[in-house]
Formats: sequence, structure tokens, C-alpha cells
Amino acid sequence: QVSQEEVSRLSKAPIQPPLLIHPDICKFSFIPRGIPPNLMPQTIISMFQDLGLISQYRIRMDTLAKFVLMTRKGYRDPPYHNWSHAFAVVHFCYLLLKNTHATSMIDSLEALALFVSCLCHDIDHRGTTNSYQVASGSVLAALYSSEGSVLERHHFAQTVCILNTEGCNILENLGQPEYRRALDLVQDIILATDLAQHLKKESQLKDMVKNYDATNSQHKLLLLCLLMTSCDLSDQAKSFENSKTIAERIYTEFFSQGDLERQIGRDPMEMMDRKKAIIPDLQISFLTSIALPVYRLFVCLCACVSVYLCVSV
Ligand SMILES: Cc1nc2ccc(C(=O)NCC(C)C)cc2n2c(-c3cc(OC(C)(C)C)ccc3Cl)nnc12
Ligand SMILES: [Mg+2]
Ligand SMILES: [Zn+2]
Repeated sequence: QVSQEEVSRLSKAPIQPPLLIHPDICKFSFIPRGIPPNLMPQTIISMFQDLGLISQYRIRMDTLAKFVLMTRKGYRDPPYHNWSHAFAVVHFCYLLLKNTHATSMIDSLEALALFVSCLCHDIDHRGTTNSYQVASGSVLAALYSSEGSVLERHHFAQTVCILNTEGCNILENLGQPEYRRALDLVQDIILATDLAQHLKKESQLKDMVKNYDATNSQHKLLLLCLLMTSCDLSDQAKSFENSKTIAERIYTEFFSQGDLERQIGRDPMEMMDRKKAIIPDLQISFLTSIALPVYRLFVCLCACVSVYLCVSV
């Protein structure tokens, strides 16, 4: 729970335009960690405002304040999968929605669902992977291993839990069909952050990008998943110093998991083994095989769309 005093302080604070919070906040090169952690909740609220989502979906300010504070509380503090990661992902999503043609390809409900998904996509992450949940027989594995994407189902469940908490439902003023569609979108988008699911989609994503059809709901969903993974990986699209710092946090998590796996008598995979992992090699393969293709797809999509927009104008 969050204190009523904290909620009212945040909901009564005047909403400053993002640029007044930090002059570089609208630059793709901006490192969101440049925002002091105590200003993150109000920065998120000012991004909601700047995207026009508060008025469009008649979101009450005290409800939005409580939702953001509950979401922040929902994150644990592992080296990487923490609140500052969520904030960095939300910030990139804000820039995408403000700057790219994506806005002409998705409607405002999809933009709302994407933005909320970015904020909530790793809630209550423990700093261990899906396979570790199953190997260690965690409660989450007991709950979700039959469907797969164990952690991501939990992140979604936690999001619904917060929305169902008194005074936190920012979607309460949506019509019933819109509410249903928003929640279904948030579920699909958060589930798309399971790397295994993303890799399965590679060929569909390529096809969507090549001949994007806005009337095709499957294409629309694939686009939202691509936008989500672009945001989730966005620390790798910034300065080398930032990418290096973030990669070090990720391997701190991976190596701690490797230590845990050794303790339960399992042999950790190389990437999790602090004795065997060569981070530069691992990163070159991750960036070339996973991160770069995501951004290449995205650039290709924008190119296709801008041609499409010019033609259709
Ligand atoms: C810099 C950087 N290195 C990484 C190196 C390896 C892996 C990894 O999970 N290898 C698989 C093994 C463990 C079975 C992830 C890495 N990673 C991610 C990331 C991306 C994710 O999935 C999407 C967003 C869908 C791509 C999901 C989770 C994470 Cl931590 N974000 N930044 C990184
Ligand atoms: Mg995740
Ligand atoms: Zn993430």
C-alpha cells in the first residue's frame, strides 16, 4: 500500500510539461536516469498529460497518482529489473509516441495500452529468468509454468491486481468494450516481452514490416509487440557508456542466478556463470542477434510507413 498523504501530495502537485522537468527529456539520447528517482512519479504523470491520455480517458488525478505509486511499490530492487528500468522503458515509449509515425499506425487506446504496459511490464521481477522459476520450483512456476512465460504472466497479474485496488483503476472511465480491449492489449504486450516468445515471432514481424496492413489486427498486435521490445531494449540504443553500465547490471543479475543454480546443484548456462562468461563476446552476440534486428525492423517499418503516408496524403 501507499500512504494517502503521498498520493494527495503527488496528485495535487502541478503537472509540469516534461521539458520543464529536464530540457533534454525529449531527445532520444537522453538517459532517463538523469531524472532523480523521487521525480520519476511526477515525470510519468506529466508524460501521460503530454500524450493527451489524461483528458482523453478521463483519468482522475488522484487515481493516476495512486496507480503510479502502487506500480513503483510493485517493483523489487534487483540490479537491473527494478523501477529505474521501468522508468527508462516508459520514457522511450513516450518518445516513440511523440516522435515517430507509430502514432499514425496505432490508435489512442493502443497508445494507452502500450504506455501502461511499459510501466508495468516487469512488476515484481525477482532478477531471475523463467527457466530458473521452473528449475527452482518457485510459486510463480507452480502458478504459470503450464502456460509458459511464467514471469510475464505474473507481471500482468500484478498489473490487474493494482488496477483492481481501490482508487487505482486508471481505466475506470473507459466504456466496457474499450476497457476489455485495453486489458487484452496490455496482456498481449506484456507477454510479448518474454524473449522466447519474441524469438518465435521473428518471421511474422518481418512479414508485418514488409507489407504492413493497418486493417490487419494481427499486424497491429505485432507492431505493438515490436514497439514494446524496442522500449524494453532501449538502454542499448543510447551511449556506449550507458549500454555498458546497463549490461553490467544485467550480468550482475545473471551471475547471482548462476550462483543460486550452483547452490541447488544445477550447472548454470555460460551466460549465467561468472567463471565462464566473457561479457563482451556475449554482448556482441546478443546485440547482433537480438537487439539490432529489433531496431532494424523498426526503422524499416517507419520507412515503409512514411512512404505509405506520403503516398496516401
Ligand atoms: C543488454 C542485454 N543483454 C542481454 C543478454 C542476454 C539476455 C537473455 O535473456 N538471454 C536469454 C537467456 C537468459 C535464456 C537478455 C539481455 N538483455 C535484455 C533482455 C531482453 C528481453 O527480451 C526482449 C525485450 C523481448 C528482447 C528479456 C530480458 C532481458 Cl534481460 N535487455 N537488455 C539485454
Ligand atoms: Mg521482462
Ligand atoms: Zn524489461
